Amino acid sequence: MLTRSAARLLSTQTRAFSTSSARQTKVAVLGAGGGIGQPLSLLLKIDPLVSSLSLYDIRGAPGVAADVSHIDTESTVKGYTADQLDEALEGVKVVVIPAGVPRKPGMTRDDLFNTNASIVRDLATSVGRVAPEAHILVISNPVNSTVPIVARTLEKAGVFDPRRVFGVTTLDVVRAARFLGEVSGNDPKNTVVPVVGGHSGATIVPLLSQNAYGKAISGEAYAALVRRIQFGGDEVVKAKDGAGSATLSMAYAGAKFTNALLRGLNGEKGVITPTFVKNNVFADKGVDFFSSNVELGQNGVEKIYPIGPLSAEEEKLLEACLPDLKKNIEKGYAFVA
Ligand SMILES: NC(=O)C1=CN([C@@H]2O[C@H](COP(=O)(O)OP(=O)(O)OC[C@H]3O[C@@H](n4cnc5c(N)ncnc54)[C@H](O)[C@@H]3O)[C@@H](O)[C@H]2O)C=CC1
Ligand SMILES: O=C([O-])CC(=O)C(=O)O
Repeated sequence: MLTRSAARLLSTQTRAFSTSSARQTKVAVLGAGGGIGQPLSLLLKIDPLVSSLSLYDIRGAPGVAADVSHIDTESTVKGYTADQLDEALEGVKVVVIPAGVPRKPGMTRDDLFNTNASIVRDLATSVGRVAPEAHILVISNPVNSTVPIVARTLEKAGVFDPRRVFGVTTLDVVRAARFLGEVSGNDPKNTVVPVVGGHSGATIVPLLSQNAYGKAISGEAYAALVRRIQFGGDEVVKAKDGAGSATLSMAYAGAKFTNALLRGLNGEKGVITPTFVKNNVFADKGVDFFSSNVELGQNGVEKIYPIGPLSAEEEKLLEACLPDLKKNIEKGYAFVA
């Protein structure tokens, strides 16, 4: 049975299908056989803005492709094995990367660096060579470091365009809306808040003061809500008890962000969402990448919005975020250098 969120996504996408004569797009998922990759492939198969789906993994992708390909939507699906990465990337416009290992209880996202850094670097090298104009959506953790790794790898290949490389932080935005909805007794569609910064612990900065219901939360309830948003990932890791981290909510968030990008690429105006991209928001503090609201358009990132007015508590959260984020970014850069 579809979750309510998935059903809403499906109905939104179906509406987009019936009202637009959009150009359609070839999308690749690298890591399609995994916990995120499988449901993400399913959700992309039902996105009418996807014309063709290219599913790659070092194991299992042809099976996932055969399964998903029976769904009665127009797009075509093909699976590729370990030695077929170049073929998988032929002609793709958007590449989503959930390849890599997930956390187990007791680990931080940074503990995944040693394994995932080289996976992401090698995949980015191939994308840079075969599909240099593709938009790359990085899900693999630690996002604060893997996105700089992708950027530097493409830079070295001479094909980096900051408008086309995105860290997917949508799950933080999804969680913030859901958790604020829960504590304030509202539908999450009315409790959307920007979440800025990065994607781990203290680098995740929810700007609750920018939503009327969020602004009304104070004291211990405020502290608990911020903590839950910052450490929502740990909640899932603990509950899964060694079986991995968020996969279903992440697939939803990944499909939601991909759909937002595709709408922008297709010329829709006013598609605005936070994402972790290279920008100048805190360049004066030596922080090259920062998630804040971005308008997505035909070239990818069209406009980066300032983070807006902050409460005193949010100023403190931001102060705690920036040094950690800077370290994570530098660690990613150093890996490629
Ligand atoms: N950005 C975010 O908000 C979130 C990120 N994640 C991250 O996403 C990543 C994937 O998580 P899961 O899907 O749960 O893990 P998983 O272990 O279930 O799946 C990962 C898949 O990647 C594949 N893979 C490994 N090396 C590869 C390579 N070189 N090329 C292609 N595929 C390769 C594996 O075969 C596997 O199928 C983890 O790093 C996790 O921390 C997870 C949740 C949220
Ligand atoms: O917590 C993890 O390791 C996975 C993740 O990034 C999240 O759920 O936000």
